[in-house]
Amino acid sequence: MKIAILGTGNLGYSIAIGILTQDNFKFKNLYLTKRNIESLDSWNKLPNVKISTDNKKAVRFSDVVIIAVQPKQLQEVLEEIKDVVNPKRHTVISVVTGRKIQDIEGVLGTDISIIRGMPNTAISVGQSMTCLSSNQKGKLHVESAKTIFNSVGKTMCIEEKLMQSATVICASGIAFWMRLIRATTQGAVQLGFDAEEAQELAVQTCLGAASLLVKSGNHPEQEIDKVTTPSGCTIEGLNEMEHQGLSSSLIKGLVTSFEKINQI
Ligand SMILES: NC(=O)C1=CN([C@@H]2O[C@H](COP(=O)(O)OP(=O)(O)OC[C@H]3O[C@@H](n4cnc5c(N)ncnc54)[C@H](O)[C@@H]3O)[C@@H](O)[C@H]2O)C=CC1
Ligand SMILES: O=C(O)[C@@H]1CCC=N1
Repeated sequence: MKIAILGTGNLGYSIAIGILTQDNFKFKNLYLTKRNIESLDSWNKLPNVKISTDNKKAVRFSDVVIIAVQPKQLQEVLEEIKDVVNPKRHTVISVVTGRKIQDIEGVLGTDISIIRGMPNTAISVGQSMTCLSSNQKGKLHVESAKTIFNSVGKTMCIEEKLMQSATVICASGIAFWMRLIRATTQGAVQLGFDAEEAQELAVQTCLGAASLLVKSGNHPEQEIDKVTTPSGCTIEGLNEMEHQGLSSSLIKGLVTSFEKINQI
């Protein structure tokens, strides 16, 4: 597989690191573009990686084209590559927030295989949750997208109308979980641990909680029931968090984030 990433910024870079460090599938070439390529200079030393500002060249050298520019930059990139995208060869995967498959078809045409993907930055450590949907032609090539994204985490195929929700839960979700971990760390420092110890305790406990759900398939409340000793300290803390609006503030934050996407 020859892969191009057009727009190697925060997310594009994370995708590139993830692809380079996974060993679940073989790729022939990784072609990375961005406006100012100085920060990617060291990547030129890798034999199967090419760096350029030339999107057309990147497309010509690839079978799978991942577009990872900001929403306001998408139209320009699509206009630039439309004459070199070949319906018989290319699969275009857009990870651009809030831009519909129909918008992309409007420039590239409906005979191009188009997949809309929503990964997150944990792709750089092989732990992305990536949601995928496609146009009619893209259905034939969704397996290629799954091969790429399953090698760097998990994938879920969803209806395109849920893509904005997936953006909030999975992509923005990384930031939301980071803030929860940071708050736990701050609490641990107040309770006597130094900062480094506090972060280790918070992160490993978070990983443990997620792993319990992954391995057991249980509902979170089943696991909570096992921890909350009657009249104990856990239920006391949990109830205080809810009195202060923990669940409510999280849900309101998710909905506010979702509403913002329609304005991007
Ligand atoms: N950062 C994240 O965690 C996530 C971002 N996204 C989406 O991914 C897209 C990229 O986001 P970020 O990486 O955060 O933005 P960014 O601004 O860090 O990266 C965009 C990159 O595109 C490059 N670029 C701009 N115009 C270009 C052009 N004409 N040709 C080639 N490269 C060009 C820029 O040089 C920059 O490196 C956005 O649509 C964002 O909504 C989606 C999921 C997660
Ligand atoms: O904040 C944003 O708009 C993008 C989409 C999801 C993560 N970053």
